[in-house]
Amino acid sequence: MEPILRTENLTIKFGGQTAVDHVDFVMPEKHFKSIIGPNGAGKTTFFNLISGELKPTEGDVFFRGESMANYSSVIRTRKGLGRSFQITNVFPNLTVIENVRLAVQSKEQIRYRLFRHFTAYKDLHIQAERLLEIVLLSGKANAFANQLSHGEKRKLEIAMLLALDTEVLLLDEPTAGMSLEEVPAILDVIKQIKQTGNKTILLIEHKMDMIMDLSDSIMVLFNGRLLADGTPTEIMDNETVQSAYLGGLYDEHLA
Ligand SMILES: Nc1ncnc2c1ncn2[C@@H]1O[C@H](COP(=O)(O)OP(=O)(O)OP(=O)(O)O)[C@@H](O)[C@H]1O
Repeated sequence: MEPILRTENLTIKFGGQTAVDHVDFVMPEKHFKSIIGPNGAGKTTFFNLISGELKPTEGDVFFRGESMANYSSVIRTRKGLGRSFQITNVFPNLTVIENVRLAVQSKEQIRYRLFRHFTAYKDLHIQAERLLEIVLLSGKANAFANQLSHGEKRKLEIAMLLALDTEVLLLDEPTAGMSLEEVPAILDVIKQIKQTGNKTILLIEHKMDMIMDLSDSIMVLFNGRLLADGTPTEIMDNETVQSAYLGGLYDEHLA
């Protein structure tokens, strides 16, 4: 069966540096895969190539067997490839619920455009409320986005991504810059999304305990190259991974 997402020879060069280097990767449907690798390994660049924010120097991305080469990031999102919002996409002077409602509306407009009418405001609001419940942010529905803590902003970004209702979710370090107390709430949110069982999730994270807890598989990038891809146990036992990267990190975060 055709995997939901795959890359073939995916490569990007910045000047003389190859940031993503001939990566062949396969993502089965409804699978949870984490991407790990040291700083500068090419993880975020790999995401940007999948989402269409960057164009590859060589190679291609296939979603449900279709080449994405000629599609912008907006069209890729409409097709079902969703990249987590960066906080720059959030309107700081609107409330949390208003931001999520706008994201729901952007999806509904696409869906209903053909019929020349939009779903009622109330429907959109109810959907936004439901999403805030999922990301454990209901208590902040009426706060302005610019008043949220860092962790709460990341939850808002996830709610806005979920609003787009894409089959694939690309989550780029959802716990980055978060205080230790904020991390378990995000972990709960991601677990809850996983438990719904209808999403394919790719996660970039540095927190190994979180990765081990969530992932069906882990892929390791090193100097832009795909070093290994396997179950969490296979990756932990992989000597190349250990010597290249994991030994120190694993000890530091889990021991
Ligand atoms: N737009 C760009 N122009 C030039 N070089 C870039 C650009 N984007 C990324 N790079 C370089 O490509 C390499 C991979 O960067 P990338 O951000 O993808 O790594 P990463 O694995 O996500 O790192 P981190 O864990 O620190 O976020 C780095 O050396 C980075 O400096």
